[in-house]
Amino acid sequence: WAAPAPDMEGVVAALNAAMANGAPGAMARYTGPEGVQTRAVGVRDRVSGAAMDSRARFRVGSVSKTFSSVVLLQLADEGRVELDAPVNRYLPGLLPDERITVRHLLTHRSGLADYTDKMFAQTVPGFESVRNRVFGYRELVGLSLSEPRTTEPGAAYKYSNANFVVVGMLIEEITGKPVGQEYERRIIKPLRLRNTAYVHPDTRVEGLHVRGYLHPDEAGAPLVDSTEQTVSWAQSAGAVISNPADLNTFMTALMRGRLLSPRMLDAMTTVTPTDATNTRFYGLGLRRYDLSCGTQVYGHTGTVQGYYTYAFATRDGRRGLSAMANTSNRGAANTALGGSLEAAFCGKQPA
Ligand SMILES: C[C@@H](NC(=O)[C@@H](C)NC(=O)CCCC[C@H](NC(=O)C[NH3+])C(=O)[O-])C(=O)O
Repeated sequence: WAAPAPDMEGVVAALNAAMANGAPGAMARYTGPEGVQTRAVGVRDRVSGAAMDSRARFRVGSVSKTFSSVVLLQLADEGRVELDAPVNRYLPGLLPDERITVRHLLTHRSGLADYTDKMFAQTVPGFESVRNRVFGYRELVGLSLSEPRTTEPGAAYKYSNANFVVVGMLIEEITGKPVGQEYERRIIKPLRLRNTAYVHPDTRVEGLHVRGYLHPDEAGAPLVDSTEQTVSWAQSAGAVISNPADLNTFMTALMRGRLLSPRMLDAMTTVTPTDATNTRFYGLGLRRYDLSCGTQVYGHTGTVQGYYTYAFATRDGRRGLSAMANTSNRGAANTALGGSLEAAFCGKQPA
């Protein structure tokens, strides 16, 4: 079975739709048996007018969760952590419920509340109040525990950044090393991701990069340049910086089995539905989207102030797409950008 060629006109249409819905620019990079295709529209900097550039670096937000999951699953492969053990076995006394396991964190089924709901209830004031702050892991866990649990452990999927903050704590406790060093040693160096780094608490995006622009909640209010921030409110749940080529390399290498044992990769890609449409699923720190043409793609999305990201690959790792729009707090732009997945992986649809 030959995979359909990507519909790059359809990808460009998705990028333009993201712009029509409030993104200053957008870009996508497809990799497949026919080679690499990149497209970029609009600007990466509204002041200088510099054009969007598919080599440029940006904040990937929750795609960081897949980096964290890979490290923890490598530790499971090494026998240094058990997925069905209570988190408190490794972090005594951290959580008030011994029933919450490591696997519950990776599947967003722990019931730990997402403190960002309150933190960013008012988008710009919330962002301004944390953009230069440095949080300790335990401070963030404390914010989560100050709110009621959202489900009995294991009972339901409830997305929460707190889960991957605790995953970062587990990685540091088990390895004795900072999480950024583990990403470097276990993923970034082996895959030669030269434009990828875990950056915390430094607020800059170094090198050729995209500036991010946050839409305020007030209609018609001017965009806020949100490029510089510590991302300390997310850390191992959201502080990775990368570029399209590195995200393609990461997700395709992951699917080709270059980072985990076959057994562990199977566990990672074993999913449950996250919504009623039965086309969106979550495994262990990994999303699965079932596209209209029947193709299933695995990866993660990201939303951090000023940046929407999609980074997905087919299960055989032969095809990958990463896409980014440099805005956020504008759901229609995010949905529009997501249309690039259908165009890239399903190709030209019969009229
Ligand atoms: C959903 C996404 N999650 C992530 O990437 C994590 C790191 N980001 C968030 O939880 C959103 C934080 C608020 C963003 C802000 N929104 C507001 O402030 C809303 N009041 C914004 O849109 O920039 C994922 O897993 O795909």
